[in-house]
Amino acid sequence: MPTNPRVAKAFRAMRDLGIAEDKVKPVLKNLLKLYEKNWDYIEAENYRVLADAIFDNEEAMVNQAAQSKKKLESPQEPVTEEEAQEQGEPARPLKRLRLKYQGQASESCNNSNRLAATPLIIPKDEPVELPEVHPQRQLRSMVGSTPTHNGHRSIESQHLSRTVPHQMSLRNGRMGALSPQPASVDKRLESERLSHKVSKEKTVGVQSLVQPKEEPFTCDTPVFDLPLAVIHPETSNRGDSLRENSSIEEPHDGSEPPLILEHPGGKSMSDGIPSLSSETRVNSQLSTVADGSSSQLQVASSPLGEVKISLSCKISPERPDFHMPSLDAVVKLVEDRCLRSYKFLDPNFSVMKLMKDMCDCFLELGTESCSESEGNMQVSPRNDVLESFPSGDPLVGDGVHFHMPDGLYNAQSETEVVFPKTLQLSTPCTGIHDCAQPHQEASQCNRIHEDTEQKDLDDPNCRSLVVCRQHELTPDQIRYLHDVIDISKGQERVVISLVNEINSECPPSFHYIPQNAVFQNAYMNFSLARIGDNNCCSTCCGDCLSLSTPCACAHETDGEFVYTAEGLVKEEFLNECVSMNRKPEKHCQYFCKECPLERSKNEDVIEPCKGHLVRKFIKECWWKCGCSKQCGNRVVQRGITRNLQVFMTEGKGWGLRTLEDLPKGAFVCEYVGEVLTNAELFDRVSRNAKGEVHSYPVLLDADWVCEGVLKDEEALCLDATHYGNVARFINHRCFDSNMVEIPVEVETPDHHYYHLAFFTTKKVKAMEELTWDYGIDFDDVDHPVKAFHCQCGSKYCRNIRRPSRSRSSLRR
Ligand SMILES: C[S@@+](CC[C@H](N)C(=O)[O-])C[C@H]1O[C@@H](n2cnc3c(N)ncnc32)[C@H](O)[C@@H]1O
Repeated sequence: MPTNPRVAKAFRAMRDLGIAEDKVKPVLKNLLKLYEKNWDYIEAENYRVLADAIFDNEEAMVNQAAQSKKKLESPQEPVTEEEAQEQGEPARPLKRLRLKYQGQASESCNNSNRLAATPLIIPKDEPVELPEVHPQRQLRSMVGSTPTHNGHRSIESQHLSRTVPHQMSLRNGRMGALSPQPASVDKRLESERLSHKVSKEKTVGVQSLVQPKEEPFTCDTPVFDLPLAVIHPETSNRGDSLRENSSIEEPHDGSEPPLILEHPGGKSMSDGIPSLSSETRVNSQLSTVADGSSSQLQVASSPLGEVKISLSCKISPERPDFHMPSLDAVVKLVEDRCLRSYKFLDPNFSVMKLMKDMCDCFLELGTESCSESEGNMQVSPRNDVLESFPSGDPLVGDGVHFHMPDGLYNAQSETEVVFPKTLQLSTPCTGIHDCAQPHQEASQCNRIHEDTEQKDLDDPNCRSLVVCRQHELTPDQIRYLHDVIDISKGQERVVISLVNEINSECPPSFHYIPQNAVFQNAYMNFSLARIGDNNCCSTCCGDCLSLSTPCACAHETDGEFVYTAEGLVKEEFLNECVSMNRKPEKHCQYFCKECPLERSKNEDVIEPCKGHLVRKFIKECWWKCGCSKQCGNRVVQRGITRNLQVFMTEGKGWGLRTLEDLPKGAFVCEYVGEVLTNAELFDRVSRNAKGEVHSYPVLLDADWVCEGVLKDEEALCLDATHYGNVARFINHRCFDSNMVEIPVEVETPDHHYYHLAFFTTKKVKAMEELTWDYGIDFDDVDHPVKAFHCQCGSKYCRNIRRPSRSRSSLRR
């Protein structure tokens, strides 16, 4: 047994293939000589070179024997190998072994016949430009991020099963000599075998090219290598030729310059990845799609049909603070946006837009000044602060609990409270109100994550964080702090921050609930049995909006879906809802025989019904429907997706605003609160003599018409005073409010319970306050909920002009 472990290993590997030691020895010796003892070539692919060399050696010997025999018998007539076999040549077990070892490849590849004649891989003498392969790039699967030149970063989606540089050499014919792959060697090289030496210069590049494969090659193995996906240093800029003509330009001097990558800061670097060899370029395609924005999508394809997509994002020089966001964070942001902006399965879904969004998210996450806070929790331990606190401090001693999106975070004794980037410290923080300043980039900070980075705390320049010493905070302030971060306490899909630039008022104390909850007596029948075939689309699948004939769920709205593919309420429907609010007298009103509202007042004589507007409903698909959760006819039930913020207004208390531009007809939020019977509400309101400022219940009377005489438990309303969602902060605006409330049927066709959803009535700019018309009759002094002095600022304000027109005394 050989003492050199590498030699021993080679013998073992051959033995496993059924090759006897005596056959291995001479060939291995030759190979070592040929490759100047470069074991890497020999060991690659489980000693494939060695095995092939042995097989070929064996074949050559058999051929030689056959030919000499033939020569002896009939020196004039040459005999082919096949003929020799037919004539009962001795069996060649190694040949069989080899075919098995090589699988289909050697049999089906065009050049399989070369194998027998090419036992060893002989480098050619002429100089060859080799693409230098970077292992990292080769290993990167699916998606990676590569900095490129001119401040572009590319997100690459790669569908290359693996890189096989030596196979590229097989196809282009002139690089075969550099490959240890026997299949790539031309027959004409046979005469050169064993007599050539691999020059040292060439082996330098070769080493990095050799990628041991786990399975044998097949003809299906991609021909192109990484360079296919490499964007030439100038291609992005010059794009012109690339865009018009999908072939890749050769460099002027014909050489293969390495990729020069320029960081946003202008520093150049090379990733060492060369562009395509000229042969490969001829056969490969690269096309660039640019939509006029800073993003570029490049698609490269090889002659064998493999495709690589590369997305380049331009990072403008104004964003020198760019840092690489995590791919997970990018993907998450894209997905959130998809859910919000796209309807999956939507015929208008655009991959280009998706890719562009990916770029935008990439840049957004990468350039947020403190986007590390993306991954930050806003409560962070600081041992140095802990040390300065007396342990007897009640707050410190007890620990402080902060609700975080994914549960309860126990900040415990050593806490400092760190504000998210929505807040900015303008003066030394002596109290919470100093801290609550809005941040212009608040909209970008719409997620809270849990991992904390100490460096944020240590960075005095980090404008997004405010540190308040815990011992300065009262429990109320602690609650405040927790609310300003996200008033939804992580219960919505987006963070809803709160800011107060006006005064020192704390937000009202209430429980945030993202969905309606029954207080006590309200009767809500959600039984599936009550949903008939006319009220669901059990046979649908995917997206109902894409159906040529709308399904049963569109019956409610005259056979047409209300939502557009973009998830907006269609103009016509929206306008009708707005008109109903603005001119109720022009729309159908229902007068109850015995009005539950009047009845709930518990007076001796029940007053006659003052009328209820018969409203138009949106009906969304639901659980009994067969469509997917992403169906375009499910908007309200997916919850809030827009970036909203609660803020202190001038004169109206807290209000709600949008942090992003909203198109007309966009769903903003639902009015969520406790579901009460009208009797319960009346009771609640009358017991609160002072009248609760924040209480503004809405009546769910949009369809009392079909219910005959309603029982108390069926005449429902919503009160968000104690339990509610962000809608409880929406202020009233007379007549021209930018939102309208629309009843939405989701779970039950019984319209005494439904959802009340707010949609924009016009385009709303980021930072604009969101308002709706409560429908208040400011003259109705008898109403249990006292009207406020309206400060809506509308030129149509009813509180100023006191028009004679009297809307329903009910506040919806
Ligand atoms: C549903 S709450 C809205 C949120 C409230 N501003 C707060 O601070 O919680 C309704 C209350 O807000 C105030 N409000 C709403 N719209 C108003 C307006 N146009 N003018 C003055 N006050 C208004 C009234 O006090 C009203 O009772």
